[in-house]
Amino acid sequence: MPSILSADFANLQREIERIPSADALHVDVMDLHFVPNLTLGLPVVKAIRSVTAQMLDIHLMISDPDRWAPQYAEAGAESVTFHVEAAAAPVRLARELRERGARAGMALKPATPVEPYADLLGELDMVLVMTVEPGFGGQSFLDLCLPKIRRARQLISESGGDVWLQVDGGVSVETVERCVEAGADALVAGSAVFAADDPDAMVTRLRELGDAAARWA
Ligand SMILES: O=C(CO)[C@@H](O)[C@H](O)COP(=O)(O)O
Repeated sequence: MPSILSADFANLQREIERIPSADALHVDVMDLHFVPNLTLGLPVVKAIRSVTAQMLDIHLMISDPDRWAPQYAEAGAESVTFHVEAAAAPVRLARELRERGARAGMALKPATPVEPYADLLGELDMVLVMTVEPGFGGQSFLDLCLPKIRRARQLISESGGDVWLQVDGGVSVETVERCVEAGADALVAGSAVFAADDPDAMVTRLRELGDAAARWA
């Protein structure tokens, strides 16, 4: 007789397998402190790691990432993103993540500018520009973040580094082209995919729209 927890993870594994076109599983960790919502934490991420070989892209919406983020890297996440607004020592933290074998990502809330962090780009593998206030899926895309995506792309190009530029929040068939035209090369889509009749086909559609926009950008 399986426990409820193991039954849930069997379900999760099926959900992951249902969307084979996705390049990574983006996991939102929320602590009811940095954001007004609570999702899951390290034990669940370890359990997710145990049921899938897919790239785990962990987005930490938590206070004190300096303390917790390295443990997500140790748990086997390929990418760990912390919010710079919450990090006490972002350079040290990015180095710790890389030392543990994870890509180091730095996230910016909609009102956080990217310019003050330009000198950190050499320490990073990804910048995440949030296009909704972090905390909930299903919100409307904030157009006002587009100039920041453009500016982040410009700073990344000037830095000469291989830094991914991820956009997260309200990404859909209506907004994906604007994100890519502004310079995004990694896209997170939640409700657009999970509310679709065919989630895997939606991932393919979003990728096609993004690829076409990148060709014209
Ligand atoms: O981190 C967040 C929200 O805090 C995002 O990952 C959203 O959860 C994505 O969901 P949609 O905006 O695509 O529904």
